[in-house]
Amino acid sequence: MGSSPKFKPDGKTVLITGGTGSFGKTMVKHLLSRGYEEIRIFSRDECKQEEMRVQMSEPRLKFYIGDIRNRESVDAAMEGVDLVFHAAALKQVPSCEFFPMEAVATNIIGSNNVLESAVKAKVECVVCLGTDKAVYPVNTMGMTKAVMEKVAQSVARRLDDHETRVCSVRYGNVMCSRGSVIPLFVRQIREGNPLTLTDPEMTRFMLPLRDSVSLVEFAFENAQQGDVFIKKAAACSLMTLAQAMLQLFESNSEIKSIGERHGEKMHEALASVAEIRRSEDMGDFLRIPMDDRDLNYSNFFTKGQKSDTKLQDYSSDSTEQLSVQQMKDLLLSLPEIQADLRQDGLLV
Ligand SMILES: O=c1ccn([C@@H]2O[C@H](COP(=O)(O)OP(=O)(O)O[C@H]3O[C@H](CO)[C@H](O)[C@H](O)[C@H]3O)[C@@H](O)[C@H]2O)c(=O)[nH]1
Repeated sequence: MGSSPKFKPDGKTVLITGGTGSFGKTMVKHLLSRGYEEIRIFSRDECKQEEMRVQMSEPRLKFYIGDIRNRESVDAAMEGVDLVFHAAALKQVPSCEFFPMEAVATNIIGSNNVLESAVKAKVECVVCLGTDKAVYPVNTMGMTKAVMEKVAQSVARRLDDHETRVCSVRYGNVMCSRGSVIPLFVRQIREGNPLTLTDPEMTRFMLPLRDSVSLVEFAFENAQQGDVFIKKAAACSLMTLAQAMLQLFESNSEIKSIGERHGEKMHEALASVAEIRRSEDMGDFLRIPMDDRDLNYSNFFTKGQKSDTKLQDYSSDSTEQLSVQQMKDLLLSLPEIQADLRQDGLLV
């Protein structure tokens, strides 16, 4: 399989499922600046679409109400599309624990709808957005996202290179995304309440929104059938994050331990050791090719597997750990935090 040609945006139509979220909005701005002809936002919530329509006021943006659980609504938005970024998902860990079948319906069956619809419409490339929680998954969100990757690869396996290219990306915690811990800490600091820490030793890969966009872009420009891409990333402990936030916002709020929530892990992994073994180092990114053997394992048996005992999982406690100062610098580089600090008179 040769590498794919670089994608030319002129005259191309992109569909973003779940397009009104943090990723969708950032991706849309980026795609507009790159000169795409049409960007379709597909999502369930008409209010969020209306907000985005007014805020962006951009004729190249088209809005489609629908639900990825409903194949017909996906098909209607897919006609004439060249590129799909599949971001629609149920992604809150605790809520997926309480409503696992809802996660199955959206993250697995809905993803399959998007993939099958894209193949039928002869889309050039589909990138499925995944998570580190899909590696050695312990919670429903991670498990259903892991199955989404498997579904994507099962579709990829039956396609030739000149048909729709199907790939996935995994990323860690997107900093400042809606409902995540950083905006929660900002609110707690502003209200003078203690910062609620689940476990100070817990670690997470911390990824600015801009990096999630560059990872997706790298994936569709470089993907071969069934690939999974990750971006190399640093991580930090929750205590480091909390201290960095308190220092940046010049706050004396206390730190209160609240214990792990349902389905949480102490540390996350972006790739397992088995995946690292067959991965390709592409600078800032790792490409993990799919296992493209068929079910006739005996044909492959004599080849065996090479093993390297020095390799290990790519995990949030074994990667580079950010210090409090490094975390402050990273936070300060985020437009969301800059806006918060400005609002609080801490940044001019
Ligand atoms: O009050 C809180 C809430 C969270 N945390 C901790 O902060 C870290 C981040 O928590 P988030 O809720 O921000 O994120 P999660 O790790 O639970 O999951 C998030 O990251 C995932 C990727 O790994 C997905 O993107 C998912 O949608 C998103 O919710 C976790 O270690 C969590 O234990 C606290 O310390 N206190």
